[in-house]
Amino acid sequence: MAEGSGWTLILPGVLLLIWPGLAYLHAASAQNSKRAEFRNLLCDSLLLGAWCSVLDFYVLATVTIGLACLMNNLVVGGLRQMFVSAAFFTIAAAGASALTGGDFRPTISNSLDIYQWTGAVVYFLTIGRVTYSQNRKIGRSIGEIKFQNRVFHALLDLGTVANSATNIHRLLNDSLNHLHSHFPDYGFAVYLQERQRPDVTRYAATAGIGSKDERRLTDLFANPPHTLKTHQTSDGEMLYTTSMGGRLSLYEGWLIVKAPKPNSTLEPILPLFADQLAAATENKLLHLELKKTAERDGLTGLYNRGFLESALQASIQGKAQTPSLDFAVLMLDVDGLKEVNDHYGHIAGDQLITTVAESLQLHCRDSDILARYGGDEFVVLFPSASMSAATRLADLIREHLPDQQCIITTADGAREALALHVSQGCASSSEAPAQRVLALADERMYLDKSQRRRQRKDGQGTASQMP
Ligand SMILES: Nc1nc2c(ncn2[C@@H]2O[C@H](COP(=O)(O)OP(=O)(O)OP(=O)(O)O)[C@@H](O)[C@H]2O)c(=O)[nH]1
Repeated sequence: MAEGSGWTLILPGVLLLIWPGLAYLHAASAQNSKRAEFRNLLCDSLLLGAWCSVLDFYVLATVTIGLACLMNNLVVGGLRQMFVSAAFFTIAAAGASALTGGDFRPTISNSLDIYQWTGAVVYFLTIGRVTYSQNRKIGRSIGEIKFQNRVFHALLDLGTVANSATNIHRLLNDSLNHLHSHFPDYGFAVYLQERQRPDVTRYAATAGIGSKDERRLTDLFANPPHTLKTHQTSDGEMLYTTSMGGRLSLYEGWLIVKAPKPNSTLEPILPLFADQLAAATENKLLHLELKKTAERDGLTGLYNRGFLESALQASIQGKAQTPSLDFAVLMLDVDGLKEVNDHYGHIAGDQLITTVAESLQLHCRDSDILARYGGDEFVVLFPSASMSAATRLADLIREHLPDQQCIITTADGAREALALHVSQGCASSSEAPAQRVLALADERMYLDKSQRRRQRKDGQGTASQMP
C-alpha cells in the first residue's frame, strides 16, 4: 500500500477513537459482560491485523502490535482465546492485504524504528504499571476478604461458644477469649449490670487488655454510662465502646474493644459482635432464670422436690456403678406447723417455713443438696458422703435450731417469737439398698416425731413454743 494512503489515517482513528467507545458500550449493555469482552478482544485482533497490513507489515510495528494483541487475549481469556485471536489477527492481515493489494516492507527507516521501539517500551511499561496497581488492589481486597472471613467465623463461633457456657461468668470469659483468639492484636472487655440494681448484680470480663487499661476501664465502669465514650485513645491505642443495652431486657452492657490503632474497618462490625454477645447473654439469663424456676422452691428458694429426686436418682445410679461410693440422706419435718397456721394464719406459717429453711442453709455445706420436699418437710442429700455427714448435720441442727426463733406479726399487729423445732431421720446407702435410703430416713424421721409427740404429751416440751 502506498505510504500515506487514507487507511493509515482511518484505521488508527477507528482503533483509537471509535472502537474503544463501541467496545465499552457493547460490554456495558451485554447480559454476559465476560463473553462480550471476549468478542471485543477478537474484534480488536481483526482491526489490529488489518492495521499491520496497512503498515505494510513493518516488522517492529507488526511484532509489537501482534504481541500486545496476543498478550491481551492471553491475560483475559487464556491460551485458547490467544490462539483464536492469533487466527483472527492473521486472517484480518491477509484479508486486508488481499483486498487492498498491500505491500510487504518490513523495514522502512531507522528513525521510524526508534519511534516504534519507544512506543513499544512505553506501551509495555504502562501495561506493567497498570498490572502492578491492579495487583495491589487485589492484594488489598484479599486482605479485606480475609478480615471479613475472620469476622464471619468469629461471629459464627461466638454464638456456639457463648451457648455452651454454663453461667454468665463463663459466657463472658469464654466469649472474649474466643474473640481474642481470632483477633490477637485486639483487647476485649465487657461490663454488664442489672438496670434496677446496678450495684448489686454486675459482671465483668476481659481478654487481651493490659492491667493498666483494665484498672482504667474498671474506674470508668464505676459510673457508666455517662463517662463511657464511643472512642477514646489510650497511649496511641484506640478504645471503642459499644452498648449492648438494646438487646438486653434487664441489664445494661458495654463491649469495649482496644485496637492497636484507629481502625475504620473495625468500627462498623463492632455492633455485630456486641449484638451477638448481648443476644447470647440474654438467652443465657433467660435460660438460667427458667432453670432456677424449674429447680427451686418458690417460697424458700431451696431446691424443689423434682430437683431432689433427680439428684437422688443420680446418686442411686452412682452407687450401682461404683458400690464403694455411698450417699446419705437427712429428712426433716417442722413440728407444729398446722398449729401455727391455725393460730396465726398461713403467712405466719410461711414465715416459720422460711426461717427453718434459712437456718438449715446456714449449717449445710456447698456440696449438700438441701431441698424443700413437701409442705413442712426438708431433705438434705449428701451425694458422696457416708452416714457420718448426715448425723453431723442432724446433731448441729438439734443443737442450734431450738436457740433460734421466728418472729411473726399477729393479726392485731403484735410481734410473737416462735421457737423452731424439727423432727429428723438419717439413712445411708451403706446400711440399706440405694432405692430404700429415702424411705428409711422417712421412717426414722416419723419415729423421732412420735417420740417428740410423746414427750410433748408428757409435758416435756412443746412443738411450737411462744415465750
Ligand atoms: N403456711 C403454710 N402451711 C403449709 C404449707 N404447706 C403445707 N402447709 C400446712 O402445714 C401443715 C402440715 O401439717 P402436719 O403434717 O400435721 O404437720 P404439723 O402441724 O407440723 O404436725 P407435726 O408434723 O405432726 O408436728 C398442714 O396444715 C398444711 O396445710 C405452706 O407452704 N405454708
